[in-house]
Amino acid sequence: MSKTWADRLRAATAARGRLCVGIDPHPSLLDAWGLPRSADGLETFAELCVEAFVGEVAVVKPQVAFFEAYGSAGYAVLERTVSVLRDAGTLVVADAKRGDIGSTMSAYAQTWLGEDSPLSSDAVTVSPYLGFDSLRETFDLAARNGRGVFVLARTSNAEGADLQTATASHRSVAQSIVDGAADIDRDGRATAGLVVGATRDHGLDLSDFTGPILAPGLGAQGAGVDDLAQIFAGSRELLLPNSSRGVLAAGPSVTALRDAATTLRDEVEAGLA
Ligand SMILES: O=C(O)c1cc(=O)[nH]c(=O)n1[C@@H]1O[C@H](COP(=O)(O)O)[C@@H](O)[C@H]1O
Repeated sequence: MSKTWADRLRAATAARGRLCVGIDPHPSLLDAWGLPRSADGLETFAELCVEAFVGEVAVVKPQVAFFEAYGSAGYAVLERTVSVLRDAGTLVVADAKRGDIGSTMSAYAQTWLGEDSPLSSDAVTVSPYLGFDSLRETFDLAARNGRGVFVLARTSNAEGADLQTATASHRSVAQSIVDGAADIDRDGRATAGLVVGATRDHGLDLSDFTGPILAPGLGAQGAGVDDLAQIFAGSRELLLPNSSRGVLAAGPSVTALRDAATTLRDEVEAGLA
């Protein structure tokens, strides 16, 4: 039987910290790195990131949007990036934010979490907007394959508030996602993770939730390392604070990228100690 996602995440973060670095090849970053806005530029960008981050951080999150912007050539770069990272022992969260009716979600699940898919990753981000239960088969496949699923609960952007804090069945929409994920994780496998932005107090009751939390917003979106311990008090063990542009701004030098990632990684660990 394959190891659970909880086992793999605990081992990786114990060795290389909890920071999750994003590979977000924004067109403006390609410009800043002196690379063309093309699939070739994308490939060089991703290769420099891989060289800088492998062995230094536990988790890397490629933002699929910036790869698919280049069509099939972009997807080919993403496939290579994911497999090189995973072969090197770095956990990959594919930031694909998929969400659909259950039968279609199964196809997305096979794409991102299936053993034989060219895009097979360790975890994927999903949107629960079609109902938490539409993700059921995605959780099942993830559990079978020792992978994880990060469900958007309370996102880092201000625009999410109206929808996510709206009340439905006597609790906020975001809290209903937390409660649904907590139910799935009672088996200890940590299959269902949450996305909770680090940019503000989330207002959620996380006391019943034991799975991993992806917390984007460090750096470019204004969240600071010093606030993590307070915002996520009680949920620190599998907390994965994320920064993309905040680290990538140090490129294209591999040494500078690595220094930016390891410095932030160490700050995160100190802040969460
Ligand atoms: O799922 C995500 O990763 C995500 C959720 C969220 O609430 N906010 C958020 O910023 N993200 C992603 O996290 C990354 C943040 O990038 P930076 O703002 O450059 O650090 C982007 O790829 C976003 O798409």
